[in-house]
Amino acid sequence: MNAEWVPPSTALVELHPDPKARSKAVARRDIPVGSTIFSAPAFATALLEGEKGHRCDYCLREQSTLKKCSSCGSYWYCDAKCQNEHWQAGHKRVCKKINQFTNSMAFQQLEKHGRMDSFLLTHLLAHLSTLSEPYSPEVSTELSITLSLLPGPSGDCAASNPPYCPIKPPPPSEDLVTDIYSRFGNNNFTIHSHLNSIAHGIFPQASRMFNHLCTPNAVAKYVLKPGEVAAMEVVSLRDISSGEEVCIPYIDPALMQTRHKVFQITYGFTCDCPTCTFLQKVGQIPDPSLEHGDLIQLGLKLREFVGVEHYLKTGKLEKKTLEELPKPLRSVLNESYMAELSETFSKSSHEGNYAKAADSGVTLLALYLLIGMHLLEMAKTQWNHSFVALTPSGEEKEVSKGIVLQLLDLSRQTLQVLGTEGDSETGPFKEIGVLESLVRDV
Ligand SMILES: C[S@@+](CC[C@H](N)C(=O)[O-])C[C@H]1O[C@@H](n2cnc3c(N)ncnc32)[C@H](O)[C@@H]1O
Repeated sequence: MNAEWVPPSTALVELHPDPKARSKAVARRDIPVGSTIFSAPAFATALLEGEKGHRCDYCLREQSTLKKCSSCGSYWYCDAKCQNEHWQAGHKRVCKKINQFTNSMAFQQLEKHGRMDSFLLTHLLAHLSTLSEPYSPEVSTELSITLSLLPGPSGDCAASNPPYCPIKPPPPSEDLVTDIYSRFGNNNFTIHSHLNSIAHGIFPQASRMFNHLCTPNAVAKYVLKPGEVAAMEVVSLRDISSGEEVCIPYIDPALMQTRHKVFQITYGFTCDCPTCTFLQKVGQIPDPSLEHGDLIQLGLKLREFVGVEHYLKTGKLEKKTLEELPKPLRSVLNESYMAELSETFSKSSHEGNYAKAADSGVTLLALYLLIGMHLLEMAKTQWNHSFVALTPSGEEKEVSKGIVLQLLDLSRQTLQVLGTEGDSETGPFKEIGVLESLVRDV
């Protein structure tokens, strides 16, 4: 075991002891916004069920035509290179058994999340089983860091083993499987591309280093390249001072009521950031009245409190804390309110009711700004909203044109901090540019 692992001396962070989280990653020097603090390839990945057949099982890139593994018919590749790499990296151990495994009662009875874990574990064990011992220094390091990670709280993955595709030879010892799996729930990452979740991945060094903060100063992004395993980069979201802890977000900030439970059940800690402390103090968050007129009024008051219209015109925002939120507005923090707003936003844009969609989009942005929604979701909403706002006609056009350009600019500013992500050739930057020129020509 390697509980004493230290990041390489070239790394921008070092590990310091932490009374609550065992250790924490601390900046070795001042780190400017947009810097890559950490970068590493995945130790193992598994595509989400819905992405199977749309993305390469090796490099995770989206492709319009993919080659199916002719033997199992359950894995897809960009080309012979990706297929060969995946074969060598472990697919040769599971190819003949995967279909029987996924049809087995044990696998079928798993919930969606369990099935993902099961694939991820299968891929990791298959990879290890292709390597001869002693492992290379890189693999030994990754494996020993994995086994040194903090186990999740009992009741999470720690309590049981998921089934995994039987891999021979050599069969991994049950202890190894139990040890690894007990660290799954609180240490694995969701890989995203172009702002959408596409896969799960194991990145042991990142897991060992970065703690959670609800208002993080860094975030993980993923780089997908042809013929290569997906890589994670941790990027600074603002200037970080030497000696400051570098933290990333583990949860969706939209979880206003359930976050406390998620931290406890999945990660085994209590967050004492100002937002969580405030939410704990408030206790029960009132349900919003779902009556149409009341919802409109609540939305207007929220927008005024946040100053979202001013933000859309100028890009400037006077940051408000949750403590400042007037009591009668507290129901905006109820998760059902955000769900209702998001539903109205997407339903009315699908149905072509663009005025309603644009209006609920502004209220949704106000809520995101208030709760400190992570940049990716903000950018995505600004981006979707810009499509919606492009569509009104008549006298609304001039107003919405200005707002669309502002939304696109905000979206770009947000994304620029992160740089390109996921499949690199296309992506939001190019689309923003195309949309901007379209809007200017309207
Ligand atoms: C991915 S690990 C982070 C690295 C960890 N500090 C270590 O020493 O290995 C996740 C675990 O770290 C701890 N942790 C992370 N963020 C925390 C926080 N804000 N407060 C308390 N514990 C935290 C929890 O035990 C959590 O399950």
